[in-house]
Amino acid sequence: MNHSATHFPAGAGYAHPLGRPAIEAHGLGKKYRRGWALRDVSFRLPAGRVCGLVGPNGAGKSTLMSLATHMIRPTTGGLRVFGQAPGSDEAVRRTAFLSQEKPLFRRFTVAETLRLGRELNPRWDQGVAEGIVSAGQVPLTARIGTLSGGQRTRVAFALAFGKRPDLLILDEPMSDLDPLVRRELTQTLTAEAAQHGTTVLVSSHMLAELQYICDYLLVVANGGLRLAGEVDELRAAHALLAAPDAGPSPHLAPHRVIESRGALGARGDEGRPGVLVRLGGPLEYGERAAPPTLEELLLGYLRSPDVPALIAPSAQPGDIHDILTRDQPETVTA
Ligand SMILES: Nc1ncnc2c1ncn2[C@@H]1O[C@H](COP(=O)(O)OP(=O)(O)OP(=O)(O)O)[C@@H](O)[C@H]1O
Repeated sequence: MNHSATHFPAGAGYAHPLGRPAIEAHGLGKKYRRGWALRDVSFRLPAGRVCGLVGPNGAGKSTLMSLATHMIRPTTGGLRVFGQAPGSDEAVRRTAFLSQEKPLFRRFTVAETLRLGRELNPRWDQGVAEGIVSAGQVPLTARIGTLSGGQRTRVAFALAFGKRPDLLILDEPMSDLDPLVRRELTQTLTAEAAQHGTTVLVSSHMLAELQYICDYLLVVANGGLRLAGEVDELRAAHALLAAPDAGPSPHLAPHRVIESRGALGARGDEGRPGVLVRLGGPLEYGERAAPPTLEELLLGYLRSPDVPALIAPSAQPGDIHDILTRDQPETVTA
């Protein structure tokens, strides 16, 4: 992790302490039979953020979410949810998880599904849950097994939001939704999060959409953390420089090149041409330099897996000794 040489412009950083983080991971690793899915991952996600979790297929995103929701146990290291172990009563009560499979009872009606949500969750908000279902004209009397994939996703959303969680974890929630429903549920997500201060961790491959939702970012690749921090602090730590006409340019010297992008569209995407750099010193934005969009930043890092990771100040975890001490089993005395 090479963040010490990176130039974070004044105002883009984030002073600790931030209060209790929603998620804090230290040396987190998960090894399956086939090998490591996640290795030595350490970060903090401050409470109240909407955080995009981005990475290629098989990068370890679902594994990280399953660890945070206690579906699986770590092989190394550990993590805390609002300072508690993921399986603890408090963490379970405060967290809602919408997995890719969206498991629902097929024989239950929509109304029965919501009733189950109400009975299992002390903070249940029936109005929010019913509002999400009725906005999609999904009949309360319909059985889950008769619904379309998108309608089932809507019911799963209603269950997750109705729980009124402090931490909402969504694993590629929008992938089977049409564009209009995606937009509607995205608005519901951001409005609910803003109103209640909910922390959201949402994995997605839809980079362009993420920039309208997220103010925080975790990027993983090959089981490792590549980029973490506030969207604004990460964007401010980079610049997209107009491509030099020929050969290496001295004005690149203090900076680290993430990628050089050719003419518009030449690589099959819509980003601007130029050289994406991580700033190694102050830079005047002018005609020849601009901050990258979130999408340009993400594409640059996804296409350049060998660039050292960048963990911005706000995403650096607290004292490792502190957490590991808390991870020790309690000593029981007779
Ligand atoms: N239960 C499992 N047993 C064995 N290997 C697994 C298991 N779950 C995940 N893996 C492996 O761990 C790695 C990370 O998988 P993971 O599902 O976390 O990736 P992901 O980033 O969510 O991918 P995608 O974007 O395709 O959903 C992959 O190589 C995957 O094959």
